[in-house]
Amino acid sequence: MTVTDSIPATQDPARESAPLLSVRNLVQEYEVRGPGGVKAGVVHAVSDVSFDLMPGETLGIVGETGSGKSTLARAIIQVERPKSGEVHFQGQDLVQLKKRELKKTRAHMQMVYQDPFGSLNPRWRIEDVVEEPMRGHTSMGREERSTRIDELLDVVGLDPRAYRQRRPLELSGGQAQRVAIARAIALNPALIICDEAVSSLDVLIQAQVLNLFEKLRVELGLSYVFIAHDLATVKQISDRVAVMHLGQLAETGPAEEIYRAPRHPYTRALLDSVPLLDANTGVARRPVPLQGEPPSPLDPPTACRFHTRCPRAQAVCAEVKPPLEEVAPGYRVSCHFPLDDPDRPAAVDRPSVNGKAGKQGAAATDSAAAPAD
Ligand SMILES: Nc1ncnc2c1ncn2[C@@H]1O[C@H](COP(=O)(O)OP(=O)(O)OP(=O)(O)O)[C@@H](O)[C@H]1O
Repeated sequence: MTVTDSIPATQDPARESAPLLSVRNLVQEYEVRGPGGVKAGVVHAVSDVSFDLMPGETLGIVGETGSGKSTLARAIIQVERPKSGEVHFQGQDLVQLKKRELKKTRAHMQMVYQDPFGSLNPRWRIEDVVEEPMRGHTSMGREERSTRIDELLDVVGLDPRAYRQRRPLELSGGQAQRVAIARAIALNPALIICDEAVSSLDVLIQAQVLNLFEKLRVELGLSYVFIAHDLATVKQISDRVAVMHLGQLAETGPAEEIYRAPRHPYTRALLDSVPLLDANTGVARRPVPLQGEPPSPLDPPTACRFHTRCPRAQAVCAEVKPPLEEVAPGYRVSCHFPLDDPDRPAAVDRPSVNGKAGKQGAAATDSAAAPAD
């Protein structure tokens, strides 16, 4: 079943090989004010983030709480204007667009949030919720909109006859998220940014909604930026993954490679901190908690922001910011001492997060002191 093209498709075949979304040097900071409105500091929420998203691709974004994932999403979609940087979407830099021009691009770029009830007006019927974007963005007549509501509910797996007249609070979490998704795809967007879109759902419902996202990707040619703190969820849905640490990208690459053999010590520690199945052995690993508290984004460590917690850190890590460098086709790492042998046997040379580096980290082995915190 497909959604009919009552609205012109947004993807131009000539652009198929160009990125749909190019984020360049994006920076977002928040001023924090103390008593009397005196400036107390600046939260460095997103610092110099760059990446591309290709048409039809799903990019997962993971990282600890407070690493800047939601801020990044808001800055991409421009619900909050970034401090600096560029967000090229379908050939336009959204940062440069005026409010009215931006409204038009919003039709092609939608967001799905964690709490579906928070994004659906409780007083409206489901049909009104789904219809609203069509009223604001198209010249579709009443009948056409009504047909489209049926199509959209159908495509997200809700029987229109049973759901059109209901109100959000009469729905389960999974049903409400399906309505939010129907609304998000109403204008045939090219991109959906999902911010913890399945995190509030039961595991079984999560799986169903993830399947729905995948179905829509195939049928509608959608691309996703899929933000979640849950590593297993991101692994399941993503083609590529970007790992965020304290407002910066630690590494980006194919999902399968990042989960099998991450190059950045932060990603390794993050993966080790949850009971995922070991990709090499198929056995569930015992989780090793990530050592130390994340540093404050009000005063992030100099250069590599992970160096205060990194088992491989050396003097240079506190002095020179490692560039996000391509170490393999499509794989970029921001680390002076990356884990550089992706086919290594995991048990032999994986550096531990609370002690010395393992065998293959020759450069780091001797000086890799346990972090102070
Ligand atoms: N409006 C704001 N004013 C001040 N600080 C903010 C604001 N929004 C976010 N922050 C701060 O920016 C940093 C990044 O927050 P953000 O919510 O983007 O992280 P996150 O990775 O999405 O976290 P989580 O997984 O918990 O949602 C945090 O330190 C947060 O406290």
